[in-house]
Amino acid sequence: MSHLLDVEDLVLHHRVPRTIADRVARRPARVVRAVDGVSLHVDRGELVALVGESGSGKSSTAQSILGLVTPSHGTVRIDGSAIEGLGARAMRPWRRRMQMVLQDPYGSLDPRCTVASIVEEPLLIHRLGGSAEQRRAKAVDALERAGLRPAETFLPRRPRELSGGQRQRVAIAAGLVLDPSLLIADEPASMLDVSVRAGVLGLLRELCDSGETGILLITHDLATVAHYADRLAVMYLGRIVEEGPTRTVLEAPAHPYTRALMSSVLHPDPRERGSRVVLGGDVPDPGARPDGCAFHPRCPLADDGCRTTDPALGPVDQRPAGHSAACLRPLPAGHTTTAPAGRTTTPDLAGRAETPDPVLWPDRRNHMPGGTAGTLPPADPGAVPDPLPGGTVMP
Ligand SMILES: Nc1ncnc2c1ncn2[C@@H]1O[C@H](COP(=O)(O)OP(=O)(O)OP(=O)(O)O)[C@@H](O)[C@H]1O
Repeated sequence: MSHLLDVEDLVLHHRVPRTIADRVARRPARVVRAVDGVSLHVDRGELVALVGESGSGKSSTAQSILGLVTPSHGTVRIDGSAIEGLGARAMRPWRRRMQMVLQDPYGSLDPRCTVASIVEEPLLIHRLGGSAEQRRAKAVDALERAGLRPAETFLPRRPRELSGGQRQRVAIAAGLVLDPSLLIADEPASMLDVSVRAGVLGLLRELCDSGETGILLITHDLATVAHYADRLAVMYLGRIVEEGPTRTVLEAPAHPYTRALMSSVLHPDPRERGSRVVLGGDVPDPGARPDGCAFHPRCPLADDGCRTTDPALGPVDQRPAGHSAACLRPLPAGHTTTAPAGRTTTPDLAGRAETPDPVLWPDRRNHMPGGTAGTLPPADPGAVPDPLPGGTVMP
């Protein structure tokens, strides 16, 4: 059976126009490889998280899937039908089935409009919903599904009369009113308070659990996804470097980049914070991708092979199935390491000050067992783990 969303070898290259300085120096136009061969799938009832630092290509992937930009290469299928490169008219029915929820509940809602007109607008754009009464009934239903109850009390309000969480729920309701099969949520909770964030993410989880909707959740924040996503795809410099069931990836991350991302999450237990690996530097310029493994300039495990060989995504282990990583030396699934003593602090990968997340942390069902955070693997996967000293800084 075909997947709800099936993306195969998606590539999006931007050609950056030459500046006057480039012309004077006779430099050729630069090509930014924002998405560089991404394959992923989402099924109905499934929440898949695409995780990575700023600039890794997450939003470009989403825009290519939605047809907001034309990918340079690759296939995007919805329920088995290829939709990439369709013109605006041909794309229209597919747009209805794929809705996007954006990061900014303040900027994405027109402050002059009422909640009723915001949620009914997609029906008017797509010429759906029938009479005014029928449209109103659909808006009420969508608001209730988005957790705004009783919906009638929200209809006449304007965005400024709502809290941040309520605004994001209105944005979600405006997506739901068209009954989409696929929701792409780009950092839907990152601008919300911690307590409100859990509510919005819980709502997305409930929508998936209803079985009809699949969600691709885009985030830089691994802690956000730990309790909500069925599967994780970790993105670095335009490519997926690790993917698998959330629990498997978090319990036994195989790629050093995934381990560094996990390490950037502040652990609530101070005794378990010592082994954090600070990921130094920024994501390299996608216009100048390093040779070999693109992560090697920041990877403390890189050897000569990593500088010359570009590893493909491959199975980490036979058990459990579906866990892949693009590393020459992935750790086998089930590998655990112990945390060394020590303490260091670091901003998270979005550059903000680190803040414990009391809402997301207490339930650690899907999180790694204590002691794995930030511990890097031994060079030889078969050898006894030799954790790095606390506060190791990746170059
Ligand atoms: N229109 C464009 N022209 C040139 N480069 C672009 C364009 N759009 C994106 N890029 C570059 O592509 C890379 C990936 O950008 P993208 O916004 O997809 O990353 P991201 O992971 O979503 O980051 P963020 O979380 O900050 O949105 C970045 O280096 C960005 O500068």
